[in-house]
Amino acid sequence: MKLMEVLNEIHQQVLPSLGQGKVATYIPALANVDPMQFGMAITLNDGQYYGVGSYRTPFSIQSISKVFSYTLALRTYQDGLYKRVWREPSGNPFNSLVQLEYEAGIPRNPFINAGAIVVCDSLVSHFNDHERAFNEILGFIHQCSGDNSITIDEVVAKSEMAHGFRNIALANLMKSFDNFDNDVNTVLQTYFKHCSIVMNAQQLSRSMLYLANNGTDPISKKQLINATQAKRINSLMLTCGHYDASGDFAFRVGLPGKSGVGGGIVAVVPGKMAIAVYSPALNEYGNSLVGTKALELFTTKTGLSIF
Ligand SMILES: NC(=O)CC[C@H](N)C(=O)O
Repeated sequence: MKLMEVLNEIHQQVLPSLGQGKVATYIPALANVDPMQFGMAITLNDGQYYGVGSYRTPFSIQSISKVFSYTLALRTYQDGLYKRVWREPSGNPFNSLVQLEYEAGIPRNPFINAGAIVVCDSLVSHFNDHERAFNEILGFIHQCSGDNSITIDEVVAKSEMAHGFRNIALANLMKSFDNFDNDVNTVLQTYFKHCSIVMNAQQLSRSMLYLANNGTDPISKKQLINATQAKRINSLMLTCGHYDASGDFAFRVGLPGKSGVGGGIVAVVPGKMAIAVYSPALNEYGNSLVGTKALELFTTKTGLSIF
């Protein structure tokens, strides 16, 4: 079946489910997004892409940014990073505090908030400055996407900063366990800013091709990370990319994937393509409800799951 036909079929099949789920409201700037939107894009290794629905509508990438910051930190610190952020599924919500208390301030993985905040702390240390750390993450996204126009939504960044009570608590808890080098508020600025980056589904699918190709972007031919690092990031996306619904996502979709509370999900088909879905209404775990359905339909129709 042709990919464009697959996308059109998926679009038709998910329409009745639009309206289920709820947009994130704990970040007030995200609360006014239209929940009825749906877009999906696929980019192949040669750069050819297919899109349906709102695939060119920009949205807040939120936790999807954690894939990029983790890639940069892994490249910088290699195995040294595992002392500070582990690689196990947490089985807890993305902003949970409890596990961090009884596991001595070492977050389970880099895709829950605590883990991504530690990753940002490590980048602030490496680049000696929080603005520079953010600019390096953004610059890395420009490289992965081949698109230098990508930037942040300042309104969302400010809204996150003003309502980031849990993230502030997570950072302080880690600081109390000595798993934090820099000033908490400074690091959180880098964290909130990278969550507030805006992309559309087509740009996002394009930017994940390095993970489908052992760490080398197949279009620019640049090696961004090595094959082992790419394997590890994909494995973590499969086991931890959807927080306490990671098992359910792997069960239903069967691809490495990462979600964000802005309603985006990216998924990687090793060796072939990357896919991004956008639909802002979330399920109870904070993952796009219709986005997950759409990806489940995709692997069911094409047989392109990794299993
Ligand atoms: N799951 C998410 O996308 C959460 C990211 C969001 N910026 C937060 O810190 O809460």
